[in-house]
Amino acid sequence: MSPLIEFRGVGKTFGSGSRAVTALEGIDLSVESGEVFAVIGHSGAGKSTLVRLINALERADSGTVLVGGTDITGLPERRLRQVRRGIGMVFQQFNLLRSRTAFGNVAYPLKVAGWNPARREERVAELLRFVGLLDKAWHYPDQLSGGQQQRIGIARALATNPEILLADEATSALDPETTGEVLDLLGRINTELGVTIVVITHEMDVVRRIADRVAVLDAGRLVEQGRVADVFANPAAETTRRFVRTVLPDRPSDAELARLRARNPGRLVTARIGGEQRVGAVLSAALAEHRVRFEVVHGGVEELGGDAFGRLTLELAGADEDVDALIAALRAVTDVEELAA
Ligand SMILES: Nc1ncnc2c1ncn2[C@@H]1O[C@H](COP(=O)(O)OP(=O)(O)OP(=O)(O)O)[C@@H](O)[C@H]1O
Repeated sequence: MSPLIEFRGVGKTFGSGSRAVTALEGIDLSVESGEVFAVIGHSGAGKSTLVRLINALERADSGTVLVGGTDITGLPERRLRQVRRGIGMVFQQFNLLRSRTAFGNVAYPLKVAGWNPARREERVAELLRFVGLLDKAWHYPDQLSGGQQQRIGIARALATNPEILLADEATSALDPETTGEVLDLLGRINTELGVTIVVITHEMDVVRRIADRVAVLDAGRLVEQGRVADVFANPAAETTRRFVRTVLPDRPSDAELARLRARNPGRLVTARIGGEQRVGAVLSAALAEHRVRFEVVHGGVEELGGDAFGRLTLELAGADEDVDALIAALRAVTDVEELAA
């Protein structure tokens, strides 16, 4: 089956001459039908440009963008409108019409698409029920919380039954609890309605909570893409490693290490937990064999796609050769860093 969205060697430069800014360069990616695909990058990495290429609000300078197998790079405006009809969009600042009620906002795209009032009303009620805001139908945006406004924005984006939903920093203006609610809603849209979702974000926590696969953008280039669990277990690019560190327990910082040193006289090692290896099993076997005592002094694990990921820092106490043997046993299954004394 061909991908629902595909970029082949896509480049986009704004301006020309000495003012030229290369927003994207040599982008190859594919989004499969039915998945939640995240694009993560820092500010200015090119995320918004990438989204705008999917719904053809920008045109690529080089390469091709395919949506549903159709090359959209050279399509005339009339055909592009057709493609855009199959794509819903959710924005960071919700972009609701302030002069219309929740009902009016959700009904708007249906009106534009020529639905008659009776069908419109039925569809809006169905959507408001789906996002849990049927009781707020006659409220204006200013009478709704940020999370409620975003749920209305999502209902509006879904009104005409798009196959693809683009969410550009859809939770960046929300507090953590509301972010969770909106991500849960996006998850339901994917699993219950079968909508393919592309999430643009600068937060690795969003990727962790919702995405099947992730692409990492750095200064206009794709530096990594893969299944979220694989990328978390083995981030290849330095940018990705920094993103992963923002959500998974890491080795202690220098200040934390200084405090640990003051309290723990034994040798300190940090072991990576993640993927296939079973650190706990190796640890228990090695502890039985080598006379070493241990204490977990820092770090932790997080669950992701059914696996545990993180880093644990252990204080190991015993004869040097026993501790060395235990570290060697651990190194056979995972990355282990001994923290300098
Ligand atoms: N219309 C434009 N004209 C000129 N430069 C632009 C234009 N749009 C984007 N750029 C530049 O392209 C680069 C990528 O911008 P883009 O908005 O895609 O990044 P982003 O990752 O979405 O950043 P942010 O998270 O801050 O929105 C930036 O250097 C930006 O200044």
